[in-house]
Order: sequence, then C-alpha cells, then structure tokens
Amino acid sequence: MSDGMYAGEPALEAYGLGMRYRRGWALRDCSFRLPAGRICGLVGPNGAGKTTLLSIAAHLLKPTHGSISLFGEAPGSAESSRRTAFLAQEKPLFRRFTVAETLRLGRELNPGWDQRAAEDIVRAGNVPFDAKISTLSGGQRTRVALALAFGKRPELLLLDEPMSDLDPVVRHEIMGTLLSEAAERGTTVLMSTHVLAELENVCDYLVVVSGGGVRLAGDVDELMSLHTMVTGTRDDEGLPAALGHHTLVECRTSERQLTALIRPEGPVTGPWETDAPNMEELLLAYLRSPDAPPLITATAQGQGQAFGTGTVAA
Ligand SMILES: Nc1ncnc2c1ncn2[C@@H]1O[C@H](COP(=O)(O)OP(=O)(O)OP(=O)(O)O)[C@@H](O)[C@H]1O
Repeated sequence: MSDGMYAGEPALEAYGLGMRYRRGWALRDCSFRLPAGRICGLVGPNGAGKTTLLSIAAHLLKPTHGSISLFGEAPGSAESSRRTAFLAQEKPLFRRFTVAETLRLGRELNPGWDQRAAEDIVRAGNVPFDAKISTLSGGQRTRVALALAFGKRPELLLLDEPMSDLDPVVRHEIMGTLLSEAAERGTTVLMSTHVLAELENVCDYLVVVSGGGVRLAGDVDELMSLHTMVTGTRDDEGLPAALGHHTLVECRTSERQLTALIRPEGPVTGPWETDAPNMEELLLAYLRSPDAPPLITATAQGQGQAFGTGTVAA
C-alpha cells in the first residue's frame, strides 16, 4: 500500500450525484463508496451512465447535482489529479508523436512517473518505440494509452471499457498486468466493462448502474452471500407464495421450471434447490431486472449520508 493510504479510506465517494444532459437525466441521485485498494467492476446496460460517472470523476464533466470526492478531494484538485489516472474509450494520444515521444511527454507531465513500468507494457506488445501513433492499430494505441496510465503510478485508476479493442489473448495479458500492478501497489481500480465473464476473477467490488441509478454496490463476497439461486418445478404463474417473503431480484420461468434469484429473508423452505449464484448470474439478474429493489451494502455506503436510492444491507 502506498503512502497516504490506510485501510478503509474511500478512494472514491459519490454523493447524490446527478447529471442532466439536454435530452434528460443520465445519472440521478447516485451515491456509493469505493474503499481504497479495491478492484471494482462498473457494470450497466448501454446508456446507463457509466461513462458519465467516470467523466465526472476524471473532472471532464461537472455534475448537475451532488458531487464525487477522490481521496476526500474534489476532482481536478492538484492532489486528486496527481493520485488519479483516467483512460477513456477514445484514447487521446497525439497522432504525430512516436511511442517514445508519447512516453517522454508522460514523464514530463507526471512527477512520480515510472518509465520502466510504462516501457514494459509497450514492450510486452512488441510495439516499436519509434512508430508514430497514427500508424498503430487500435489495440496497439490502447496499449500505449494504458502504458501512460500505469506510468503515472496512480493510486486510483479509472478505466472506461479499456480493453474493448484488444484481442482476447492481449485482453487476458493486460488484465493480468493490471491485477498484478494493482495488487502490488494497492491501486484502486474502477473499470467499466460489458464483458461480465472477465470480471469474475478480477473484481472484488461491484457497482451496477442502470437507468441512471445505483442498483447494486458492495464487496463481491458479501453481495454473493446475500443472494441465493432457487430452482424447482413450476406449478403456477409467477412466484410461489412460499418464496413470497424473500426479496425477489428476478424470476424466470420455462414451461415446467422456475429459476429465481432472491435475497433470502430467512431460511428458504419448500421443494427448492438452492445454490449460490456466480458473479455473472448475479449481474445478469440485476441487468435484466431494472425494477429489482437496489442493494447497497454497508461498505458501499457513504459515511453519515442519507441514501436516496436503495435498501441497505445490515
Ligand atoms: N454529451 C452528451 N450529450 C447528451 N446526452 C449524452 C451525452 N453523453 C451521454 N449522453 C446520454 O447520457 C446517457 C448515459 O450515457 P453514458 O455514455 O454515460 O452511458 P454508458 O453507460 O457509458 O453507455 P455505454 O455502455 O453505451 O458506453 C445516455 O442516454 C446518453 O445518450
């Protein structure tokens, strides 16, 4: 863990965050807390507000309501800018610079620059240092942009679908680099992605946004332990009365079978098979059910703030 960080300090905290564009609200009353040192998947359907949220954190957008704090400071303050790096979907690199010149610029702009870490990432992809950015493939450009973000040695890394144009082998390799770098230095990562399967072995924290609001937030193990998959024979329309007193996230039925994701409010009785969901099942259920009651666990709640959205786990 780097200097200045201690267990439990939030790397990022959103309070009643709202963002209104001309066409309407992209985010509304979003509140959650991301403790330092966590690798957090930011998940939501297209248009849910993920890029908007990350852009506010990166000080590229000013929220209409509420605020975000990074290590207790406003986005854009000298301290939060020094400690944070953002990698956007569009990688803003100077097309006429070579890769080496791009890294040199990174070194000149960032006091804590780690040239070796940046060069290692470029070298691992066999990207020539003397190649102009304009001649690189999309995936190679992403690699250089990641090298810039890592070279800054941030304590908080904000990644907006960073791997979308990388091939599966490179995605896997870069994810590995991300994980080992983050584990070694206690870096907090907030990463939006649509590739749910990829999150399973990477993230230990989740934030799901949908329809502009936070639907699920918290520690992965805790979120898993609060949910149960129930399967059994379907004998009626909808959810059987025996399951009625649990909190229902999603219920799917085929001709004879019922599968439901619930938050049990006590023992599950009846002729049901119960199992723990995996992360993909959990996320898919919330993504398919935007009206499911939200869940923001205690670790994901801000300190002393009222939460406009969501129920709160004990
Ligand atoms: N500059 C803008 N002007 C007007 N509306 C915008 C602007 N940027 C985003 N929006 C709208 O805000 C909503 C949230 O967009 P945002 O890009 O944050 O979603 P997202 O979750 O990142 O989506 P995706 O998964 O497709 O990348 C969408 O309805 C989008 O159309």
